[in-house]
Amino acid sequence: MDATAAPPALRTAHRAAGDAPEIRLEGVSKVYPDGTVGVAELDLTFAAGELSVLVGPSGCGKTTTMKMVNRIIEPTTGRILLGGEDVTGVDADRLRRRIGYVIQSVGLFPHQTVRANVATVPRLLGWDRREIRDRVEELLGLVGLDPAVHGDRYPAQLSGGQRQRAGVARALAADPGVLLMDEPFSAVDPVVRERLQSEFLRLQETVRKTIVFVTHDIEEAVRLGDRIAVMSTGGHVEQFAPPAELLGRPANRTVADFVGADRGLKRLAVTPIEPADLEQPPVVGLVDGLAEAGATLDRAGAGWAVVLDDAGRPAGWLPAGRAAGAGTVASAVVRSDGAVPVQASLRTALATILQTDAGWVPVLDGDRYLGVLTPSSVHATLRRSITSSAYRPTARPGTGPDRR
Ligand SMILES: Nc1ncnc2c1ncn2[C@@H]1O[C@H](COP(=O)(O)OP(=O)(O)OP(=O)(O)O)[C@@H](O)[C@H]1O
Repeated sequence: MDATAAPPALRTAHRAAGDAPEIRLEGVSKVYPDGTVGVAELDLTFAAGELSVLVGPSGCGKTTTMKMVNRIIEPTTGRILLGGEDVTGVDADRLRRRIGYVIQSVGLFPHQTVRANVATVPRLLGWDRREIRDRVEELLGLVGLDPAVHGDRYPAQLSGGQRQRAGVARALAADPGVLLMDEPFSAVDPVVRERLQSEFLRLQETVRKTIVFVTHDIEEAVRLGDRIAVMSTGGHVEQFAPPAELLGRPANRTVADFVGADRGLKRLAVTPIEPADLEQPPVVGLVDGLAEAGATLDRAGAGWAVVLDDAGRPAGWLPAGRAAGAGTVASAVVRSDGAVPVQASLRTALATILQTDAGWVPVLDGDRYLGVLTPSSVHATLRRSITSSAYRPTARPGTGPDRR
């Protein structure tokens, strides 16, 4: 893509992933003038349209790696390719206009309004005023800032979270295919950070940039990353894998220590419910007779049954001890309204189970009942996701509350 061309059509919200290039680092090293090796012989590919996170201890080379992509730091050796094009020799200013950059301190110009800040790169690229104005309005809306309220304010008149949003809008202004983000959310308090992370995930679902994201925070990495690179001193990549794989199969002790002893818990958030792992207790209807329900339970040798209403939605459960006598299941059902959508993560499912007396939770596809999850089936799914080489999650829990 050529950012020096005319501005792309508005409503950038529906761009295809194809516009975001793959970033490939080939044998890239950075040796600083004092001899410090920031990064040595790094081979790494950030896939097009994915959010790749760099994590690792302080001084391991995360920032060096990222800043070599937009040549704020010049590599000592090696090549960097953007969508197959070697950019190590191209004009650095022009390169940077193709790459959005968001940093912790935001870097907004303090004496310019939010609108003027967001318009910076389109202005440099010579877009006409009307196109710039329309783009700025659209972008402010996209990042959750009201142009009428915040557009004419100066950065000092915004909250920390609003400044970060303005920084993201500015980085996206010229519709770059690549975004580099250096601890963009670490300067705000944890509650605001979580909100910004959620909003940013939604934004990325829409704009699908190729993003390289540096953080110290493994929780943030797991929440945001399509892939995570765990780095160690000298810019070595110990493992580069999707969050579930990194947590489930750390490549070595360094990675295992870095992701933490509670990695099993963290993995709950990135492991989807597998319909094949759901348990299938007997099912009875609210309108069924209790004697009939009792017979169903006897045949199955089960201690309880799931109760569905007329529309096939879970209404509660029937313990075997109540499945006798006259009347219908409706008169004996233990009502329970907890349920989780099949797109949710195991973490959401387990949290819901822990809140119920029943100790299990029904799983729904829309309104359709699919089966139930219990703590032991959650455990089984989690184990299988590590041990089965054939395991491929059918869905990433990207729409569940964990990633939001
Ligand atoms: N300008 C410089 N001159 C000399 N050494 C440098 C320079 N910049 C960085 N380094 C060194 O290069 C190594 C990698 O630094 P880098 O900033 O990439 O690490 P990082 O992983 O981003 O660290 P942090 O998490 O603390 O920000 C460190 O040892 C650092 O001291």
